[in-house]
Amino acid sequence: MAIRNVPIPSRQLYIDGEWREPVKKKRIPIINPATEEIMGDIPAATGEDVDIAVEAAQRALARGDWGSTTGAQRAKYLRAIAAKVLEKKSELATLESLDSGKTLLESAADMDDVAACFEYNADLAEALDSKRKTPVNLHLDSFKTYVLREPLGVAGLITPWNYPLLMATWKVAPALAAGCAAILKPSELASITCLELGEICREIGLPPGALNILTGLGPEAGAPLASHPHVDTISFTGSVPTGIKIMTAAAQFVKPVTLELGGKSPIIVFDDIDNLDIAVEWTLFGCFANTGQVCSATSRLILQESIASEFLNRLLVWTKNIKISDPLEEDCKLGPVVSSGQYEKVLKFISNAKNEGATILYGGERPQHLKKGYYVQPTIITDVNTSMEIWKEEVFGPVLCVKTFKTEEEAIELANDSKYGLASAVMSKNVERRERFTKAFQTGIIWINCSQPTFHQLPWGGKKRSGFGRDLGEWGLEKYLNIKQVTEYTSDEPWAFYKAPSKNQ
Ligand SMILES: NC(=O)c1ccc[n+]([C@@H]2O[C@H](COP(=O)([O-])OP(=O)(O)OC[C@H]3O[C@@H](n4cnc5c(N)ncnc54)[C@H](O)[C@@H]3O)[C@@H](O)[C@H]2O)c1
Ligand SMILES: NCCCC=O
Ligand code: NA
Repeated sequence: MAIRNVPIPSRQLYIDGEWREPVKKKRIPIINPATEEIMGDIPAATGEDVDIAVEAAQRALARGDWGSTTGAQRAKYLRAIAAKVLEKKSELATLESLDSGKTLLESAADMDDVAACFEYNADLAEALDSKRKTPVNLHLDSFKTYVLREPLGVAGLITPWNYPLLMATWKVAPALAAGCAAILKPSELASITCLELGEICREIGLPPGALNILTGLGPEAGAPLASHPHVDTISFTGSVPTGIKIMTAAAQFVKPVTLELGGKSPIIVFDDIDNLDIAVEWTLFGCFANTGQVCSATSRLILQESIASEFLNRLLVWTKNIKISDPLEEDCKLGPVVSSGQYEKVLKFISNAKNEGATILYGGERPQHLKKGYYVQPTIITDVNTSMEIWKEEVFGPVLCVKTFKTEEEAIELANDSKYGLASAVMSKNVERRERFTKAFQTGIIWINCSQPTFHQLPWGGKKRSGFGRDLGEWGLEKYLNIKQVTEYTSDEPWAFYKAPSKNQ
């Protein structure tokens, strides 16, 4: 399905329903991580453009064509966006792969997920109409009360590069469903498909200012959005250091934020599993899908000692079988990492692990057959201890570290031995044991006998340093709503708290 030489569209910022050159006229090169070549460029917004976009968003909220819409009317726009994404699926998937290095198979699946997520949020927007005004019965005759669910206002959405259009959709779709006006700031490392979302919004006639898309650098475009006094909420997905900066900036205005941050998630494999190969495949998918650049990657394998040697042997056989190539090649299962910076970072983690005394069981280097591009072999590291960097820190690359355990208690202690709390996986046939682990895991997502399947109906997010708040499901929409209580005194009787003045006073 790849259109190999799909032209890279040259776009401006998408503001107020049209393409606008950034005030400072700066642009950022787009680099193809598979070839290291510059393919085009994207506009670089600054604080001046943020101000213009915020004003456009405020106007959209004040105008009837967006600010007074019902959920059912907004659902029509969301469904139209979903249909356009599917119509352009092949082109969008190719652009996503060219920009981020993601395999075409995964980019195509992402586009299906993008469309389904817009459709799902259209359902939620429709359902919101019946929940917009909820009467609350106080069992008091003198009061009539109800609760309104209203759009929160202008939503700032700041997103990462690992699933460029999908991570943006997880925020754009519910923000629009709720009736907010949104400003999306995608990652400067992969923004092409997010700009194409702007073109889709233009084509389907989304009211101007309802969604604005500002590409640019984090400190230049993201920071002024987070600290803008008229942005009412920030929904952020990205790294912990940036999340801290965003929370600090938002705190100055007591602005609500949600943070979807990193992880170092465990996968525990027990010796009671029926089929070793099935568990091996989930272990590989859990850590090497999207070239390991997944916030929820289960990058710590915690393996029952009794099956460790046999399991690792099978893991090696499967790992050697992974096709590493240009992401547009048929059957490619591992592409390059996103950038030269990410490539250097991943290799440094591997060399640090070696220097700390760990063993590189497999991989650890550039694949021999690929001379250009930011490729790293899928890597398995053993002889790891819990004080090593490789055990504690998120690599965000195809690197799995392994530890063994003897008892259940030891396994859960190792699993929870992390500052992060995004996801955990357990592979076991024993139902009671699975329930014990579900309860004991200190994370927001639990996978049982699998790792990574993600559904837009279910809440997504973590605890500890993986952040707070949830994307997806009905929980992903709530954060874009203001809950307003209305209390009406309906009695003709005086309130009688103060002593009424006498007639001649
Ligand atoms: N929990 C999740 O759902 C989830 C999903 C995907 C990625 N992630 C995490 O994202 C990280 C990788 O993504 P990344 O490298 O793009 O993260 P990042 O923090 O470097 O960048 C994320 C976004 O923040 C912007 N940004 C950077 N500095 C900023 C600032 N000072 N103010 C405002 N915005 C700023 C960037 O331009 C980008 O758009 C990993 O840690 C990964 O675990 C988490
Ligand atoms: N499967 C989607 C995971 C998103 C986070 O990186
Ligand atoms: Na890129």
